Amino acid sequence: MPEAPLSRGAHHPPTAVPREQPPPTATRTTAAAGPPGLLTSLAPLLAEWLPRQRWFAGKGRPVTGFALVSATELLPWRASGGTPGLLHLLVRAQQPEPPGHRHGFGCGHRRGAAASDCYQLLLGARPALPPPLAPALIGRPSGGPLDGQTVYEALADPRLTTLLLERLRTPGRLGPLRFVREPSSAIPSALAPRVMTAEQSNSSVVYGDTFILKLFRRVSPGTNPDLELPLALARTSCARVPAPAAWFEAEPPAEGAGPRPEPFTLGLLQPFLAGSRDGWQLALDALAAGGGFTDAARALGHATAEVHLAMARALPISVLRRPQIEHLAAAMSERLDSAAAAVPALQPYRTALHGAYEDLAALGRAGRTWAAQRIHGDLHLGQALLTGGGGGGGGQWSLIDFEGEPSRPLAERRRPQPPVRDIAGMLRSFDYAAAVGRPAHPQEWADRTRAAYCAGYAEASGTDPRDEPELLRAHETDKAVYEVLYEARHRPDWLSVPMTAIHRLAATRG
Ligand SMILES: Nc1ncnc2c1ncn2[C@@H]1O[C@H](COP(=O)(O)OP(=O)(O)O)[C@@H](O)[C@H]1O
Ligand SMILES: O=P(O)(O)O[C@H]1O[C@H](CO)[C@@H](O[C@H]2O[C@H](CO)[C@@H](O)[C@H](O)[C@H]2O)[C@H](O)[C@H]1O
Repeated sequence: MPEAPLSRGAHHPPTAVPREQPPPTATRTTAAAGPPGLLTSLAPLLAEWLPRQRWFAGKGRPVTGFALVSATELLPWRASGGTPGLLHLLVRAQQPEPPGHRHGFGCGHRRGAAASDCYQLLLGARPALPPPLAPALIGRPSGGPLDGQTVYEALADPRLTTLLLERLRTPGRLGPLRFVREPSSAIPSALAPRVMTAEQSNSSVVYGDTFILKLFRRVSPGTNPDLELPLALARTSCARVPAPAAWFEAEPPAEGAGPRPEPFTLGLLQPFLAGSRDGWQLALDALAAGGGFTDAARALGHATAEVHLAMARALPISVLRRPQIEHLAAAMSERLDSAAAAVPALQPYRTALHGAYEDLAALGRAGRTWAAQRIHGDLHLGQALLTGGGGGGGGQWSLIDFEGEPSRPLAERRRPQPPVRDIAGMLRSFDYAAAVGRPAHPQEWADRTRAAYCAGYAEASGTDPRDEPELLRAHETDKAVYEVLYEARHRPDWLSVPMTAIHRLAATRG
């Protein structure tokens, strides 16, 4: 195993590295980076802790090994004195591929039927944990440079999250990590941190109700669209998206003779929209009060159109012709087959659902073309925040989380796509709200809300998504199939929500 020093800031004195210890479990480890013994001592702890995290994407499959991509000491730990240390790790978790899986994700590593996703971990290290940090415990490594320390989730420790903000305030490099700050952004120091407890695919820390730092958990080479798109939008006059204030990324080492992988986007600091409420909560509140959501939906349609128009101005656009439309339909078909292999409840609907994709391909063969552009990629009510107003059409809608669907490969998420994909996502969300909020007539509520949203979109963009029913239906079907897989993996109790839509979509081929 090659020995590599732990990356550290030039101002930190070196930490003594104990000798390599034998692996305490059978979990396989490969450490091309980091000091001897670090990964082998952490592996058994991570094998137990990682799969329990909400953001761990490989649920239901065993972790068979770990490989260290990079290890950076953001703050050195000391054997005495109680000063916490902060260790930044990029670790690949090796797992067998899920059934029906066709696309790789993560660091792009596969071995036969095995795949590995790369995760960003921030580990605190102290000799012992004070009681408020007890729930953040990961474990006590035996051997390696952290021998004798208690290792824990660093985001739970305000001293360490404060340090992260300090790093972002000061542009520069630390080992493979690069910290960047928008020159125009003023980031005060000493903003009190608090970790978000929301259901998330990543982890976020709010600083003094002024900024929010999103730490991407499953990372892959290439700029994350959640940084790329808000940055591009900030350079237009579009005020619907919080502008990036600072971010950080990693430049991983070259692997073998191949080219050096692109930098991994790791964290993004944006203004926090204090006092905002997300569309999902607002819709459920409206439903609980027996009220409609049409004014809010119309305004949200406006906001979506404005963001689409700004992205089309700021970023490359293209035209989908026959080959691209056939490819799009084939990709949707493949996703359906792959989801049906994983969730058997989809099987009886396959033929009817494929029909929606065939209708799309047939239009492409008949010479129809569609415009494609960069889009949000995973638009739903939870990604829309309303600031001010009472939810009845007042206030300002903003859109957040431009990462796209987390399970899709990054290159695919960064491709221009028909904007109707986002509209289909939001329409599906109205359906979810109606299913969860249970009004007296759920379908009528969803139909009214979707009509208002489409009308708002048409008013602001000049394009009514309902004028392209085949395109819209194919995208709604694709989204519902994605949701079936998402719910089966993350919230099995909710599976019936997208399955009801699957049933309806399969029965209503135009
Ligand atoms: N700029 C912001 N202002 C206020 N709240 C925000 C902001 N960005 C995100 N949030 C809150 O944090 C939650 C998670 O953010 P999101 O970007 O969707 O993370 P993830 O991709 O991990 O799901 C959102 O649902 C929202 O409630
Ligand atoms: O917000 P994320 O980027 O983590 O998106 C993922 O999780 C969403 C759930 O939190 C999921 O959205 C689905 O459930 C929503 C209600 O909770 C509903 O409004 C959406 O329409 C539905 O798709 C999203 O699909 C997933 O990528």
